Amino acid sequence: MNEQPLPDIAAQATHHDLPLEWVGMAGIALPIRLADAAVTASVDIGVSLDDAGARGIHMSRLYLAAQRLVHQALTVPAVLQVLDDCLSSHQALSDSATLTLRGEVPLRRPALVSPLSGWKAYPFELRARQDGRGVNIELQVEVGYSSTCPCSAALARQLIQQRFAWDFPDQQVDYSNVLDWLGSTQGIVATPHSQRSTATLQLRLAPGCVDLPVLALIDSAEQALGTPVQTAVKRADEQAFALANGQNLMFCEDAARRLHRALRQLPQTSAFRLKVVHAESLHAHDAVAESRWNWS
Ligand SMILES: Nc1nc2c(ncn2[C@@H]2O[C@H](COP(=O)(O)OP(=O)(O)OP(=O)(O)O)[C@@H](O)[C@H]2O)c(=O)[nH]1
Repeated sequence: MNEQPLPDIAAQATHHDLPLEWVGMAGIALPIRLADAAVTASVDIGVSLDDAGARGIHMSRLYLAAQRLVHQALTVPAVLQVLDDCLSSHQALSDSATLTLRGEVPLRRPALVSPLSGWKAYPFELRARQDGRGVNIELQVEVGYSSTCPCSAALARQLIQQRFAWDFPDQQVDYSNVLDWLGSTQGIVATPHSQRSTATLQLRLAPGCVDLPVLALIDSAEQALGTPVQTAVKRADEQAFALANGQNLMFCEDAARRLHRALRQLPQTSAFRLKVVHAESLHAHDAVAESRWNWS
């Protein structure tokens, strides 16, 4: 160990005399627990540098503050403690602190019919800020789902009707002939297009919220949509998925409205905004809808 005092550049004064909005570290790898799962989060942590004459902040103090979260369940009190550590270790230097964690939370999801299950990774982001006005914590998750176009479905049904009229010109039709016809690609001549879609849901947590409502948010979104993407799939599951899609035809506007209604029911949120993206298979661009409640 060096016996001499170590130069401390951060403690020097600067002639720039300019405060900085945010100074910190981005992309710290941190093993945490979220929704009962082990997650390696990527963490950004920082403070404002309000002392315009101070050369620098103390990166190591922020790094150590974030270490509190290692292997711990990510909760609101834990996040608040980190922000508090950042500010108390930067007294006279900083008035605000922010903490952002992003990663993917793995959740086991059951198949629709068969006894199988599998894992799905849901991207999440938690953004927390403490300043003179108080604390603000936002939780964002992404949910993947399938959307079948209602217009395309109606157009396909019309083609099927026309084909039926052509193939069965008589008013009197034979039951078994029609049954066979319904099971053939000659009869069901057209299918609607569907697409893998993504909902990005951003909640502002209500005061008093302790646990992060990751599971509640994902469950309520998937229930509202009715067609979340699946993990393990046997043919029986695929058939159930086809039925779910047929009974949940949706434009991006429909998906956004369903999600808006579902999020309004979540007691853990005081505001939200959401965005759905349907990566259309009809054309090479996306169909997108956004909605918000109480969000400023
Ligand atoms: N402020 C600042 N520090 C940096 C930067 N890049 C690297 N560091 C280093 O981060 C390390 C930790 O800084 P401090 O937290 O001030 O370390 P310290 O002085 O040993 O710790 P304290 O005694 O708690 O202040 C130092 O070695 C800095 O040189 C930068 O861009 N800004």
